[in-house]
Amino acid sequence: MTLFVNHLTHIDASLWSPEHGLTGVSWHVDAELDGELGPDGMLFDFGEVKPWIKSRLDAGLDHTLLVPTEAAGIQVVDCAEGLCLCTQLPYRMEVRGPRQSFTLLPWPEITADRLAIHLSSELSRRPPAKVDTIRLRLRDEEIETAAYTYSHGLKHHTGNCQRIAHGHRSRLHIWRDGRRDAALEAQWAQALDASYLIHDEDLDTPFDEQPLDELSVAYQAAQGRFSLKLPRQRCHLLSTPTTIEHIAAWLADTIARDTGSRIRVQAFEGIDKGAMADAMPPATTHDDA
Ligand SMILES: Nc1nc2c(c(=O)[nH]1)N=C([C@H](O)[C@H](O)COP(=O)(O)OP(=O)(O)OP(=O)(O)O)CN2
Repeated sequence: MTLFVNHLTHIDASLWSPEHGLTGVSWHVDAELDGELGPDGMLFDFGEVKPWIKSRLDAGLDHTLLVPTEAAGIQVVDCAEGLCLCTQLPYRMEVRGPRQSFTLLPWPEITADRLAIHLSSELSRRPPAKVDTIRLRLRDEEIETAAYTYSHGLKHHTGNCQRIAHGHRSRLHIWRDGRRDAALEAQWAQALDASYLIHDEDLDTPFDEQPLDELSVAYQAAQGRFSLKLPRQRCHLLSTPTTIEHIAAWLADTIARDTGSRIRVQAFEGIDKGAMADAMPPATTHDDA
């Protein structure tokens, strides 16, 4: 007998790719379980399947930086913070943090399909009673309109969002003067894609003392000390924590100012959640008119 659960949970993480650099992922997780029925006529109670699998994914790779250690230019060493990752291609990046904030995989690149096979094998090693095999499928949300990926860290978060490099793949909806504007959505999704969002308070030195081509952030969070350096051109700087509420407000204010229009932004954080913000263009004084 096979039991299936679609949309069992989501996985949100940052992914290092030797081709694209630091990107964000948000995957739907579907599960199939093979086994024998128990006397209650169930293979495994649905109410138990979800927490059984979700708890193991949440305690594992969810909200970590996924690192293909066999990719060119990758170096991972022990350090005072836990692990230090240095990359060379397609750009130099250094991330330091507790071991639990990294998922190291001895592969040249990490794909959803290969990760699904790996996770299925891991979960099938010690399956629940009556279950012989567990198969997972990881899949992107189908997004027909604009989408982008980003990474960030929320140092005050009590959970795994405090990790300096975790990410998401998100829809972006923008209304200009009350009408959806596909061109603005495409423009901003492209501007934000594969970026790292920084709260300027987390810069390890004042902005004007940072190197011209790189930004460096560092903070102490509940799980430990984190730091990250990457090219400035991959970063966007906010004057607030990079929660989705502040991201939505930052986008709405910026786009309203740039376009001179009334703007509404629906910014998603991964799959099916996020924040909405409205903004008006700055008032024009009489002599500007
Ligand atoms: N109000 C807000 N809450 C949270 C925010 C936020 O911006 N505003 N952000 C986070 C973290 O960024 C975190 O990465 C969100 O993680 P996610 O996995 O999407 O959320 P959950 O773990 O709660 O959802 P599951 O899909 O059930 O794993 C946290 N909170």
